[in-house]
Amino acid sequence: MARLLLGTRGSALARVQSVWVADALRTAFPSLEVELRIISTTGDRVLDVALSAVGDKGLFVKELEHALLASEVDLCVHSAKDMPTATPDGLVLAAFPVRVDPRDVLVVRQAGLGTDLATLPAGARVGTSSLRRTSQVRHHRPDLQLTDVRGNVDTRLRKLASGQYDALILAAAGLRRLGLWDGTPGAQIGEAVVYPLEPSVMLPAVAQGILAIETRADDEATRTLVESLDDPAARAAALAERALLRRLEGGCQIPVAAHAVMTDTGMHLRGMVGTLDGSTLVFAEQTGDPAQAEALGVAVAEELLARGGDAILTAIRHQLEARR
Ligand SMILES: NCc1[nH]cc(CCC(=O)O)c1CC(=O)O
Repeated sequence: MARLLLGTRGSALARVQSVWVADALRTAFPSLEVELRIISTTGDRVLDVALSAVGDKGLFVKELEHALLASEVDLCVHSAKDMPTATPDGLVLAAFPVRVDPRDVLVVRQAGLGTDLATLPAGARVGTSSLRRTSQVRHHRPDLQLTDVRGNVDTRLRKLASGQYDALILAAAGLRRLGLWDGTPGAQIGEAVVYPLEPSVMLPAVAQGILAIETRADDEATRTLVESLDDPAARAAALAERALLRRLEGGCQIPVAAHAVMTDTGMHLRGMVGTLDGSTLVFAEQTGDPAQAEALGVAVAEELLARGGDAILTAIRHQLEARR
């Protein structure tokens, strides 16, 4: 059988995700050979600049897509939450494998510093660079000191341990995939302690915890192999959440969150738009047909805009433009 070249970023998280995909493909097709190719991305090279200041959500993705379009690799594995909502011509998101924990987690430097946003000490220093996270943290706890933190998960945890922050907010999925957290509330990473944040308090990023496997649209052979890893529930959630983001024309630059879950009556999608200072968070939610996931995402986005999200986004765009 064929040999596939799998393109990935070089970070530890990107590599475990890619190894997981390669193993899943080899399990499904025992005679298939899959080889990893590490591709360095602009996002990895500008780690000293806040991601929201760099602006472009496609930072981690573009170089991988170039390699794919140039046939240097046959498939790429991405964190779906890092992907722009537009896929380049000639490429296709061929599979969204089973979602892992979509929540964020609070990682406190040591036991006794609190177990959720409400119990962090007054004025605690919290490291996060995401506008979505800062908007929601400021809403619940305007007294906290929010500071940018860049770098991969290991770097962030090292900065926490060294005392630069009292707490971090990270994606549960990253910690789980790196084998740093088993999902138990209160589990430790060295001295640090991990507590999940419920979506009712911290609505997750669009497609958080979902991988996207990208192939060339005209490479039927690779597409067919990769499609075997697709999970219908993860795909429906990714499509709904990404359609919501696309309708809001979001990116890293605006505080937007969305979380879709399957229920007995269909797919339930909750979305949020917040102000940068967290003074206002607008929410909307609807249940719809998972087969019409993108329509559901657009409908919830329209409701967010109508409920005040439009004014919030206009004001943020002006603020961010003035800062440039
Ligand atoms: N922004 C970087 C990024 N992209 C994907 C993940 C975690 C894995 C995932 O959400 O699938 C992370 C780290 C984090 O936000 O803590």
